[in-house]
Parts: sequence; C-alpha cells; structure tokens
Amino acid sequence: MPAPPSPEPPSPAPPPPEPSLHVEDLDVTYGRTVSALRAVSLTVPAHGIVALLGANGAGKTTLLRALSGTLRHHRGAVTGGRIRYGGTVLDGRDPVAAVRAGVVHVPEGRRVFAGLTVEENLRAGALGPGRRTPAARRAARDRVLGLFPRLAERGGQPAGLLSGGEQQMLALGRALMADPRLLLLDEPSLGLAPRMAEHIAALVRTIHQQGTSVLLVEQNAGLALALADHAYVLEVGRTRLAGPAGELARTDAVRRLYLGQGPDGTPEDPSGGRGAA
Ligand SMILES: Nc1ncnc2c1ncn2[C@@H]1O[C@H](COP(=O)(O)OP(=O)(O)OP(=O)(O)O)[C@@H](O)[C@H]1O
Repeated sequence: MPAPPSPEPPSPAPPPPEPSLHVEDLDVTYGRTVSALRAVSLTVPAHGIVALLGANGAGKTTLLRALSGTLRHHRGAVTGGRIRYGGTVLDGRDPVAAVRAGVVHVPEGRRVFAGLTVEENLRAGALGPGRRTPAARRAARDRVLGLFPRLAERGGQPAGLLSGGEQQMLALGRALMADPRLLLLDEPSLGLAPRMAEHIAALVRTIHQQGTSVLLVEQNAGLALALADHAYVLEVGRTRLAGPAGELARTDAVRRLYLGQGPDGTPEDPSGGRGAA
C-alpha cells in the first residue's frame, strides 16, 4: 500500500507588521508652569519619513524627548494624551522602553563621547537594552561602516577630533548600532556647511530606503520638505499645519515663514528660510 502523503510543512509565520507611530493629543509641561506642547497629534506611518518644522521654541525637541522617554532628564513630563508605537504605549515610559520598541533618538548637538574613539562610540550604541546576538551586532556595524566609510578610516581616533559633519555621521552611526525601526533626528544639518548638510540628507534618505522610518526635526525647511513624504508645522506648542510635504511646501505660510520665499516664489530671506522666527 502506498504511504499516505506526508502533511504539508507548516508555513512560516508572517513577519510582524511594521509599526507606525501615533501621537494623540499630547500635552507636555516642564516643571509646574511651562506648557511646551498642547494637544499635539502626529503620525509616522510604517516606512514613513516625516518632517517636523517650526520656529525656535515651538516644541519640536520636546516632542522628540517625549517619544524617546528623555523628558524627565529635562524636568519635563507628559501631562495628557497618548503615544503608541505599534502595540506599545510609550508615554510616561523611559528611554530603555523606547529603544526596546525600536525608537532611537539622535539629539541635537550630536553628543558624541568626545574622549572615546569612533569605534568605542559605535560600540556604545550597540550596548542597548535589547539582548542582541554578536552576529546581529556585527551586522549592524557592517551596515554603519558601509554607510559611513569615513568612520571606518577614523575608527581609532578620538571622536572629539572629528569635523562637525563627521560627528553627525558618528551620531547617526551610533544610533543605527541599536537597529532602530524609527529614528528621531533632531537638527542633523545644524552648523554644517551646505554641501555637508546635503550629504547628511542623502545619507538619511539611504537609511530610510534601507527600511528605517524617520521623524526629522529641521530648521532647514527646504532640505526637510525635499526629504519627507509628510510634514507638520508646530507653532508655540500646537500643530498649525499638516499635510503631504510637497503640498505644504506650496502653501503661502510655509513659503513665507519657513522657505524664505515671497508670494511669487522668489527668495526674500537671504538665509534661504533657515531659522524662521
Ligand atoms: N528643560 C526645560 N525647562 C523649561 N522649559 C523648557 C525646557 N526645555 C524646553 N523648554 C521650553 O519649552 C518650549 C519648547 O522648547 P523646544 O526646545 O522643544 O522647542 P524647539 O522647537 O525644539 O526649539 P529649538 O529649535 O530652539 O530647539 C520653549 O518654550 C522652551 O523654552
């Protein structure tokens, strides 16, 4: 008698869906009196790249701090609303919870460890809370050095000796060592010459194409809107505008206040809109 057909092998479980970030009606206060965000809502879809624009003091950094669990280091707290990343609630959590969920913050000013070498800075990024295998760490390091060959050349040098652009690459590289699914970038082009700012923007685009979602805070609105699919404009702690980046770039308010253009698209502000007040 022929043997009965062997049962079909079980099909592999589908990979977990990419999470999206949902911020709903978020309120943030510093100390007892400073209300920095009021009822701010924002979404970063899976595989999205979203820009957050706004003048100095609008609350952009505060929002990134709320997402990465670092508000309390600045005497701030979420006082209302909700932050969800996929199935994980992140409001009121600490930085370990954010990194475990895949949300990694590159703060303004780079904050590399100046006295450590480039290689040691990268290793510090891999020390995240997730229990990752040595092979996963090696893969992350290979990815970083592939993206930033200059860091490979400078591996043994103290990070404090790097140029501003190289320090920004190191800050990005260190964050990538934690295998983020959502990268929070605070002013990556700040203080860089235009060509280096363009180079960093191209690297951010590549990082996004490799599968990492990005929430980008940038005062260089032209650069940010060219990179992003979607954008939000914060004004004194509230959302003033939101929409597809290309559409926002054509609105009068964004052209005038953030792109430094007159009504006919001609430049009005010689700084090109950087640092709209
Ligand atoms: N640690 C803090 N303690 C008290 N108030 C703070 C603190 N950090 C920020 N603020 C206040 O919160 C508001 C939002 O500041 P935030 O730094 O988030 O703005 P921003 O849009 O990132 O501005 P910038 O572009 O200047 O960094 C401002 O009024 C600011 O003075």
